[in-house]
Amino acid sequence: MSTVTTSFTEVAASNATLRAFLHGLPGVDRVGADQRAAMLGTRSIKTTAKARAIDLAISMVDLTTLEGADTPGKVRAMCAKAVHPDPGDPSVPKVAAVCVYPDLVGRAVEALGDSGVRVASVATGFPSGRTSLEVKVRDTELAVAAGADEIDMVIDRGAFLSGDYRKVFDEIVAVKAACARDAAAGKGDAHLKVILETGELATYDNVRRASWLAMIAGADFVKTSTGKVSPAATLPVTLVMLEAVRDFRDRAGRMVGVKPAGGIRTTKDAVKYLVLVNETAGEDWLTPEWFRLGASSLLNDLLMQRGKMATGRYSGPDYFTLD
Ligand SMILES: O=C[C@H](O)COP(=O)(O)O
Repeated sequence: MSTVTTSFTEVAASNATLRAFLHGLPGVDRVGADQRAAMLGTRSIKTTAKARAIDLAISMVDLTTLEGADTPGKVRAMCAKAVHPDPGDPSVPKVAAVCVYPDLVGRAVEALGDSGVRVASVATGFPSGRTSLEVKVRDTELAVAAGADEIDMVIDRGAFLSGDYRKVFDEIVAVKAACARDAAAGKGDAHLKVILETGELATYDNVRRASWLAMIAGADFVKTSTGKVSPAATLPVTLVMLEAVRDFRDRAGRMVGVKPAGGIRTTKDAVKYLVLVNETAGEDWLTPEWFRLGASSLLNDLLMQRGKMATGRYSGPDYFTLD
């Protein structure tokens, strides 16, 4: 691992310097990225490796509910499932985090107690981000005050696509500052995941630029999607982001995590992402600290495949509680 620390102060000095830097990054070979992702997606893994991969994938899930109809009861049930995904089998690992709207953070914190499952909250006018910076910062502060461990913010895609990189940068810096927590709270600052909403960024070059912009501004994680826009997470887009975090570590000496989210529903898909991580960024990223799978309904499929590997048969569809 490189320990070279590069200051990005000059890069972030103005919109012009940010633009020069971001447009100076090597372009992404779209055909090459698609082919490499497709090739890695067809790689088969041995049965023993698959059993380990399923447990690893479970431990990386950000178990998500982001519906207008979410209730405290639904969040409580999801938290119980996050801690004990299969109450009949204590060997199943807990998930990494639950992800909820800001008004439900307190309920999740209460339900999870000291289980070690983290509470993530979307903020900053999720999912569109079309609100003032003041509102975005306050949204974040309230979620952090309620006990959120992680904030999943959206970038201003309109500003990004019109070339106003400095606006996007300043918003990320401001939201990161709002993630700071008073030392008296007894836990550290909330980690910041920056959602690029890659389905709206049009090109892989933009995905690479947005990843670097977020990392330079202080993102702890870069995340593909809100789950509200199609396409959401894809393998090639995640490949581009994994290359970005790998190259950023080489240049800045700091690791940034990656979270594909939206539309990941099967064990087969989850395993493809793990292969991609291993082959692109490397095994340092193969932990819940540095890689997450944001999903509302993936966990049940992982549990069903896990059960099938252990017993040779699938449990009935009503065996697991609904995600
Ligand atoms: O961040 C996670 C997504 O909102 C969940 O999307 P999904 O419902 O397609 O799994």
